Amino acid sequence: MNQSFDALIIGAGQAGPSLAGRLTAAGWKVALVERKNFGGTCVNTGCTPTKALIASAKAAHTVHKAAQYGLAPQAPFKADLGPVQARKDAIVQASREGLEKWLRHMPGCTVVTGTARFLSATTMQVGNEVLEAKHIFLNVGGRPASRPLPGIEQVPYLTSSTILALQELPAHLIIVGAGAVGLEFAQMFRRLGSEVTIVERNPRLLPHDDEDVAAAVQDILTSEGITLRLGAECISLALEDGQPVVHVSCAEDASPSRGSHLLLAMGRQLNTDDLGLEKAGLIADAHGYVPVDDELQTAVPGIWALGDCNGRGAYTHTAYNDFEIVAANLLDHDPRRVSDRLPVSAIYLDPPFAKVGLTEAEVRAAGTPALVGKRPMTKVGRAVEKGETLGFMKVLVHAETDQILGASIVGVGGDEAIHCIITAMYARQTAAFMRRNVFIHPTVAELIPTVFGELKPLA
Ligand SMILES: Cc1cc2nc3c(=O)[nH]c(=O)nc-3n(C[C@H](O)[C@H](O)[C@H](O)COP(=O)(O)OP(=O)(O)OC[C@H]3O[C@@H](n4cnc5c(N)ncnc54)[C@H](O)[C@@H]3O)c2cc1C
Ligand SMILES: NC(=O)c1ccc[n+]([C@@H]2O[C@H](COP(=O)([O-])OP(=O)(O)OC[C@H]3O[C@@H](n4cnc5c(N)ncnc54)[C@H](O)[C@@H]3O)[C@@H](O)[C@H]2O)c1
Repeated sequence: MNQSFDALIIGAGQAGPSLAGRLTAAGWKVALVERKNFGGTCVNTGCTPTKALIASAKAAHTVHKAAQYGLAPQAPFKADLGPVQARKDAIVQASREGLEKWLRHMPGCTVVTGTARFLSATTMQVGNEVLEAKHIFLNVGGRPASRPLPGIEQVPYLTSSTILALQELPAHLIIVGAGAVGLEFAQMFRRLGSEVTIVERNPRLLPHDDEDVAAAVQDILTSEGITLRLGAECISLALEDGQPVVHVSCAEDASPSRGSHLLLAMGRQLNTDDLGLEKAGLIADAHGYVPVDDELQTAVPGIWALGDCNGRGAYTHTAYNDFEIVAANLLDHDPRRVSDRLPVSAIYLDPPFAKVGLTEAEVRAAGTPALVGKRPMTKVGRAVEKGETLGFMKVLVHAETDQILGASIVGVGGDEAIHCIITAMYARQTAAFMRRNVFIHPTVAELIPTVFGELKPLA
């Protein structure tokens, strides 16, 4: 059956549903196609479930540390994973169902279930239906990547998606890959009671971030008894006595890591591989991204790509901002651009690592005359009171213009406190401006004006 619409939106992830809301409110006739779970990765297998599990892990950790707070020491325990997963599942389900209900009741929006594939630049097939529109918005996201590690076909392994269904706590979880996924699951499972080993091919953590950041994150992990095997070359997998084994070196004497469960956390594969892009005249790049311009239009007029699949961001906030950019340009005559966006992100360790703008290494590499301010969390009153003094905050400022170039906070509350710096940077404000802010005592953020008052030349 053929149906015509003003717009097809492929994927109910972090951009598609909101775009459907704006387009239908403007009178467009929209079809939104989703093949699996409403809310996509973030709601079902990404942000929401992991942050819910991290909250349980934090509670377990606080119980473990009772004696540090002057409370009766608690005997070591392992969490019962079933109820922990059930709590998480309830949060995910509420979010997914709320979104689906909203879309199904949205006037002007037809929800179609199935996988959409291009037949031409203006038509897509979903099952037996052919949907036609002059505007097509791809919001297809990605899935855990499977890498061709030697031995992978012999070893059962978990991904960031399948681990969310695990009902029994792993005795020893080995994680290959120390990106955001690997780090967040490592601390979460360690706190719930598993032994955890991370195997990473890079010689240090977070190679795109500053060395002091990587060292602080490493301290957080090792202080909780997580084993790190960095610089692991020639990673290969095997099954020995029914247990997964990760060989970390080609050298014969390097001892392998043996565990009860294996999580592969080595990045994402984009869902652009089964879209039939070529039928629309589109070509994905070598990573599977659909190239877009600053307004998120692809090389084919009438087709846009939003969210993870365009390679311009890998976060929920970037996917949502993609929706805002497309809606602003199409409906509001507001020329918003991807290049207006500041790079911001957080890794939800406890304490978290949050950042905005340039790293110190990037500032140095650019040869920008700069000032740096840095304060350890041991000198942040609120952190001391909370008994959470790992990490630091660091800000970078242009030495001539006084403009803020970037900031990193590894420390308690850093994921929230960073936002005053983000806002100041969007307002193109200066260190002098930051110094005049009076923040609430006692907070972590209250020391941010102080850090901007202690700037020194970047040696
Ligand atoms: C474990 C984990 C934790 C994360 N934590 C965070 C976090 O804390 N903060 C953060 O900002 N980001 C986080 N992310 C990243 C975040 O989840 C993604 O950046 C975000 O979900 C991308 O949104 P999207 O809309 O581009 O795609 P997705 O959310 O992946 O949605 C794409 C949708 O398209 C559907 N689809 C795909 N192909 C088709 C097709 N051909 N036809 C029909 N439907 C199709 C899919 O089923 C899916 O529902 C995390 C990711 C993971 C894996
Ligand atoms: N807090 C957050 O915002 C958050 C949390 C989790 C995930 N995410 C997003 O999800 C996506 C996926 O995260 P991820 O951690 O899986 O990917 P990643 O790309 O960040 O990290 C993958 C890690 O695996 C290693 N690796 C890759 N291939 C390998 C190989 N063949 N052998 C050995 N090691 C290998 C890499 O060196 C890297 O350290 C990212 O875009 C990330 O930003 C975000």
